[in-house]
Amino acid sequence: MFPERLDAPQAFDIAKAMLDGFNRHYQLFRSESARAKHRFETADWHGQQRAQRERIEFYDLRVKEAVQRLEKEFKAGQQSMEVWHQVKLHYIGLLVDHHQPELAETFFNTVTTKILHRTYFHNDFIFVRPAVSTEYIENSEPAATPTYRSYYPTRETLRDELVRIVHNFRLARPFEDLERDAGFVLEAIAARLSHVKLRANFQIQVLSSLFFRNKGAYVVGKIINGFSELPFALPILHGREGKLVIDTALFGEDELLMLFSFARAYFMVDMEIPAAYVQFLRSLMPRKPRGELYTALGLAKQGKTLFYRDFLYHLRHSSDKFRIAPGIKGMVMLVFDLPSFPYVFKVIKDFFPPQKDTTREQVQGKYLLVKQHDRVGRMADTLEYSLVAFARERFEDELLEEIRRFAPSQLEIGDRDGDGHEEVVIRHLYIERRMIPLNIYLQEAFDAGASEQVEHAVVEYGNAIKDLVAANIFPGDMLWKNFGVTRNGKVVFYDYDEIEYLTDCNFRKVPQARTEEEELSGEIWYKVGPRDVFPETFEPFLLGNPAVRDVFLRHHADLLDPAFWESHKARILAGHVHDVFPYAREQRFARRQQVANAEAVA
Ligand SMILES: Nc1ncnc2c1ncn2[C@@H]1O[C@H](COP(=O)(O)OP(=O)(O)OP(=O)(O)O)[C@@H](O)[C@H]1O
Repeated sequence: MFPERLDAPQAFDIAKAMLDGFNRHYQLFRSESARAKHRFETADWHGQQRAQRERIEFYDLRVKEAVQRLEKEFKAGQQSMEVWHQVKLHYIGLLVDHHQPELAETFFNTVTTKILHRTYFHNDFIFVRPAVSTEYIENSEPAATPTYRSYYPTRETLRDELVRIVHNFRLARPFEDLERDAGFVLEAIAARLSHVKLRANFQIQVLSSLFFRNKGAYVVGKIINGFSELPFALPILHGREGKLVIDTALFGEDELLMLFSFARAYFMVDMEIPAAYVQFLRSLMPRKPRGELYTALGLAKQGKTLFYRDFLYHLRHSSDKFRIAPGIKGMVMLVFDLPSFPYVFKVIKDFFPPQKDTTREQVQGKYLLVKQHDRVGRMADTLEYSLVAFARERFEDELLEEIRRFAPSQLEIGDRDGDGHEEVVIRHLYIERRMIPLNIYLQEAFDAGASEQVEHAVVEYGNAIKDLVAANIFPGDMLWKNFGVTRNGKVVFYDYDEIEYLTDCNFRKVPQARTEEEELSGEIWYKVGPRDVFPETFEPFLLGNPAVRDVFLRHHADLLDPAFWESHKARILAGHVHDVFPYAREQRFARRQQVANAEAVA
């Protein structure tokens, strides 16, 4: 029943305390993100990575504080449901002019669901649906920065305008030669605009804050001409002697999707109105779900909320059934999917075979490590959920049998809500993007006689491992089935239970046998420490197929040599932070210039 009067005084106080909790959270989140600029200017790469990692924890800390305050000051758990109903209505009122209402609603949900019983998790008490619109929010304070700026160049002034665009970010570090770099960008744009008539609305729109991640800062915007819009991003890096350079120009939806991939760390962006950033980004990448854009901006809880709303909506508008995921079954994870939905669901099994010497807690620890680590475009991000309810009739019997057998502690079937419909409740699961498992991809390529596809997959596989190595990750289990192929052909790792920091491992040569018995023994006769790795021994597991072996040895034979691994380990231990380019190296202006110079000399 809708209350005609908001007459419970404690309801307003609770709503206000909740919003104070959120405001404190966003203020801390925002200032940490804003400090990324200074860390970039001062080349504080370790600091940047630490901040990226630590910022992920902010949300849970603030939620904990808010719950404690509500319990202590208002005995929140003992309030009647009439009061809680009014709390939500007051909160909506407080959000009318708020600049992050959608995030504040999500914060309300997280706090409230920690206090109320789950039977009250519906729209009267929490924000199952958003209540306050995020459209057209503007910051009307006089000194406020707009979400994006518009520039109106002509063909003649384009280069100067490009310089001005970059200049306006006021980076406190000189460029090597900004005019020169603007010239490169101009060339790249000219290739797309030279035969096009410039229309009255020709303009460049640029988001007002830079996007920082690892050692890069990115200008993000779009070029508008007539009815066409061309998304672009300009990566700014530290070049020779620490002077800044524009490293390349990325254009179009696909190149931006690589930059904003689910397999990379989250950006640091100073935003007053995140919904406006998401709306702008969505115009650049219309196929990327809004939830993933929030996540890429570091607002992972909002990403999770939106993903779940999209998921429930999809379930209501589909009729297919959850099934065991195609591919080789995991020993640690039980994986299932819904054919019509591009994600997989992973449950940790209750017991593992002897070769998997691990525990549920350790597996969860590895997944958390990946979440906090720089995923360098090579490790899929996961969303973690507890107590997820599905309709029983949407599960294939075979899948339920599998869960009952391998993860009984995670399964509950019953009519929790008493609505006459049976539900399957999974206690804990991870959700991640579905890819084509690399073993299946390769098999399809063999079957079709597509040698180019085989070559591409094997080269990409080695590149993926090398990127992980550079990021201080030893994947542990490198079998083909533990990697997947994304929509744009990138190979990404997804099996985290044996992951280790590279710097914690010892890469050794297989010792020379001392006796004939040792040599002929099928057993491992030498002593092996828990973190000892013998790269030469990868060969028989990975390279049984001659076609694969041939490509692998041509491109990635170094992966079988302990010296390769040890040299990377030494570099990381010496404090080196690797460069990660979310684009092909050939696209770099410096690289193109080197090639051009070499050709000129020849
Ligand atoms: N993101 C994904 N997209 C598509 N299929 C996937 C995905 N993640 C896992 N799978 C499928 O599920 C299987 C098991 O997943 P995963 O490798 O994570 O489990 P595991 O128990 O850790 O494996 P292992 O036994 O190698 O340790 C994979 O081999 C693959 O077939």
